[in-house]
Amino acid sequence: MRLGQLLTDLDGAAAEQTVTGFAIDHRKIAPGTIFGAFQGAAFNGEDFIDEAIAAGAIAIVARPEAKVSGAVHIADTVPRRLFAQLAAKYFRPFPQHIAAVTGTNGKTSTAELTRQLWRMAGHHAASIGTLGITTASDQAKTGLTTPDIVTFLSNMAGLSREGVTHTIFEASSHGLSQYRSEGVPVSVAAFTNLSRDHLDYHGTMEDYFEAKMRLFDEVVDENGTAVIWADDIWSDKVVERVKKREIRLITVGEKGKGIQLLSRQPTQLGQTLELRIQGDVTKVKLPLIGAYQAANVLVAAGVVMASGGDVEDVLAHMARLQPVRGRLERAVITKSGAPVYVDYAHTPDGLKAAIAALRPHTKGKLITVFGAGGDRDKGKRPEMGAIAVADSDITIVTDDNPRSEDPGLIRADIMAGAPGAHEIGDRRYAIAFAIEHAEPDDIVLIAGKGHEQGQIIMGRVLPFDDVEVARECAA
Ligand SMILES: CC(=O)N[C@H]1[C@@H](OP(=O)(O)OP(=O)(O)OC[C@H]2O[C@@H](n3ccc(=O)[nH]c3=O)[C@H](O)[C@@H]2O)O[C@H](CO)[C@@H](O)[C@@H]1O[C@H](C)C(=O)N[C@@H](C)C(=O)N[C@H](CCC(=O)O)C(=O)O
Ligand SMILES: Nc1ncnc2c1ncn2[C@@H]1O[C@H](COP(=O)(O)OP(=O)(O)OP(=O)(O)O)[C@@H](O)[C@H]1O
Ligand SMILES: N[C@H](CCC[C@H](N)C(=O)O)C(=O)O
Ligand SMILES: [Mg+2]
Repeated sequence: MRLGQLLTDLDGAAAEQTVTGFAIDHRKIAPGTIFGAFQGAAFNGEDFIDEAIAAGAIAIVARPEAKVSGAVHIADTVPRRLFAQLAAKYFRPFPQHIAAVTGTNGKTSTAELTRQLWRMAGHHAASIGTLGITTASDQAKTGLTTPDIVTFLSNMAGLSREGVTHTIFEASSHGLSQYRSEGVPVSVAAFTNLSRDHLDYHGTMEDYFEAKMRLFDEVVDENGTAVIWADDIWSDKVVERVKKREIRLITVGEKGKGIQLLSRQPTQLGQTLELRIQGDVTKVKLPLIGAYQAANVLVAAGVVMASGGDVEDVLAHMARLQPVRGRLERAVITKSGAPVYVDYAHTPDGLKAAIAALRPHTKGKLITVFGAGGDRDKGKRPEMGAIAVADSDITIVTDDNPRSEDPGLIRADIMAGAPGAHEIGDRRYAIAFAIEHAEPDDIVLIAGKGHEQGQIIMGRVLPFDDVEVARECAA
């Protein structure tokens, strides 16, 4: 592709240059690259413009006030957005059906469940999110929930080349505010819920909400559909925004009009849902436990229906859904007979939901092991502590990715809200303690890390897998 094809007002020799790629990191530039120089949280990308040009960048997307000499300056007051739009012209084609899901909790689950439902309907489907890029046969890690824009677009195009027609991606609030997932046509946008998280980055709940709303205000197509979980305290506000844009709306949940949840009956290994869809009442046997998993399944079902899925098929396929890695995953049963569950709850609301999911299945005591991540919202720590001691019978506070912080201080922040909790910093010992103390009718919940494979301490990642450790401790 020539630069002149991307920038139609360009002429002369500059327009004839061949574009060989896009980069937002100056260390990834090869001759012919277009460099996006953005002001970030840790660096100012504009400081690397000269080095980028020396390495062969032919054009720089940056603010109008940035200094660019020796390459074309593509100036815009929102350079991240323009960069995404240009890169999208270079990387296309994209899968025909693209959906996005946002919310504090449930994005990964909803994305994965949607992918499974699409696949059961015979589509070549993929998901992009915290678990990486997942197709029926492959999984590749990206490191972030919403990858950077170049990774995002190049992978979307790669999936399309592989024959993938249906893709759903997780739109994190960071990703939305940094325009990391722009440029592809999004025909369905879903909302799960909103509760406290990431206030270190967004400041207030209102700002956090606004960041998420970009998905509905700007990202989803004008003729697209919004699928909204109706039972969250923020749901009505989301619906209001959607109505302002006059896009199609499907609400799901107890207050849902597209899929109405009439009742939910926990069974030993799952739950029975009574649903009203298009006037008809049906019962579905879901092989997953917990109200929160039912919620995510209904949002996923809404997404599939919005992308043309047949209602009867969707209902039949729900009964065949597989568990999502690290979300209420049963890791092992202790020698005394107590099941041990691993869950990714890392917010107050998530922890509440995970404990609530297990409570109906617990005849004896519910034993919760959890921590909170370093370099993340500190205010959520005592809130999580308070929920754990209020809703479980034994609480053990441990470490979860302290990152650059002192792990003892993070635990102290949690303990401040968790009177009576045990404090065991070493996560393996904490899990061993819980398993040792579990009696036959008890349930152990290990929360916070889910599918994660490591413990991040001072920039180092030490191998750690909750499921594996639980199995070792129970052996
Ligand atoms: C706060 C945050 O979101 N940071 C992410 C963001 O950084 P940023 O845009 O602020 O960039 P920066 O590091 O300050 O650098 C500015 C610019 O200079 C460039 N640069 C920088 C250094 C250099 O030597 N050369 C160079 O060109 C950078 O590529 C960047 O374009 O963009 C970077 C490139 O895409 C990400 O690596 C980085 O993720 C950091 C590591 C991170 O921890 N992010 C977490 C908080 C995150 O994004 N989490 C969300 C939410 C998860 C959830 O749903 O709960 C996620 O989507 O994963
Ligand atoms: N619908 C929901 N309502 C409340 N809590 C939920 C819901 N879905 C998931 N959770 C809780 O949040 C945890 C994380 O779920 P999931 O990975 O699906 O969310 P996510 O939004 O992708 O998280 P992240 O922001 O880290 O990517 C689950 O393990 C569970 O404890
Ligand atoms: N997407 C979330 C994941 C948190 C997982 C938890 N194990 C932690 O490290 O805090 C975040 O980056 O804040
Ligand atoms: Mg996720």
